[in-house]
Amino acid sequence: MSHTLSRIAASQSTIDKPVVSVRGLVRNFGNGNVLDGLSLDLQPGSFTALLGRSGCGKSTLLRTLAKLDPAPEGTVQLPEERAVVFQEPRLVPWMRVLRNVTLGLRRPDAEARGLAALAEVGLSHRARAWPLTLSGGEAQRAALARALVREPRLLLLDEPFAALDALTRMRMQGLVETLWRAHAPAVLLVTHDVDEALLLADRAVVMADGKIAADIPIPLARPRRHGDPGFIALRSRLLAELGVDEEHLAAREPQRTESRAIGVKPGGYGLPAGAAAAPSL
Ligand SMILES: Nc1ncnc2c1ncn2[C@@H]1O[C@H](COP(=O)(O)OP(=O)(O)OP(=O)(O)O)[C@@H](O)[C@H]1O
Repeated sequence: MSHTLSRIAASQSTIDKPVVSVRGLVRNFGNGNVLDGLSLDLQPGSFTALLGRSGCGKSTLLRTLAKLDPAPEGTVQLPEERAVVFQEPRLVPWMRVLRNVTLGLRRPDAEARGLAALAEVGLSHRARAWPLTLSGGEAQRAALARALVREPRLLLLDEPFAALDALTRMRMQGLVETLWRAHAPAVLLVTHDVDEALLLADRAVVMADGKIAADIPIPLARPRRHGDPGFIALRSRLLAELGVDEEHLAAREPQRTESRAIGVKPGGYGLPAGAAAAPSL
């Protein structure tokens, strides 16, 4: 999208009624408020990345928006048509792929829709396969097809690429962007990867202290490139918002001169404590 078109889309979206509107969310698991008066609006068709330090409450917010958690304190307005994709594909192993995709879909054309969704994610040839015979990337594409077939107005993605190898992750990012452009749901993507946020989203929100601490528009033309000056400037800004020292990151991972992932998990950049940092590409 050109800068002009991005601006038109951005100004258009500000006058639309939000598809998601939450106000004053409070959630407590017995050890302080994880959500502490959080408010957030999402515009129809927008793509928002949700970032923040490990344990700051991103998944809790996402589960709340998916209505997978009990209703929290505060007000939540959501569309009926919602779908979630998690880090793990969560396919039912004793149902074939197509059946997984159409599960719970009560429409006479469910099978045709399921097949169309599988075609969109490039998985037509695996429609009759058992989930356990799929590769990690194929299983995640099946999970995307299962989300897509519901024609969601809100698509919630909780680190959907985190468990995939680097090449598959790049392909999946491209696929998600294509599907978003074709179907225009509002997308909320939880990610630990600043570059992923900048490649895909038109807005980044950063959570801290149970609230949205920063709300940063990403008015970059698409397709986006890591080396573009606007991309680099926004990366620095986002890393600063996340409290990540870019120089420290570059020194620690010299092979990753573009500091692709963010240091928000304890002990490593998106890695468990004690694990050695590894390049994501
Ligand atoms: N069901 C639960 N019971 C008790 N504590 C919980 C529960 N779910 C989340 N928490 C706690 O709430 C906090 C926020 O967790 P959440 O998973 O939302 O964080 P996150 O930002 O998604 O983390 P990460 O980036 O590491 O995935 C954490 O301290 C977590 O231990």
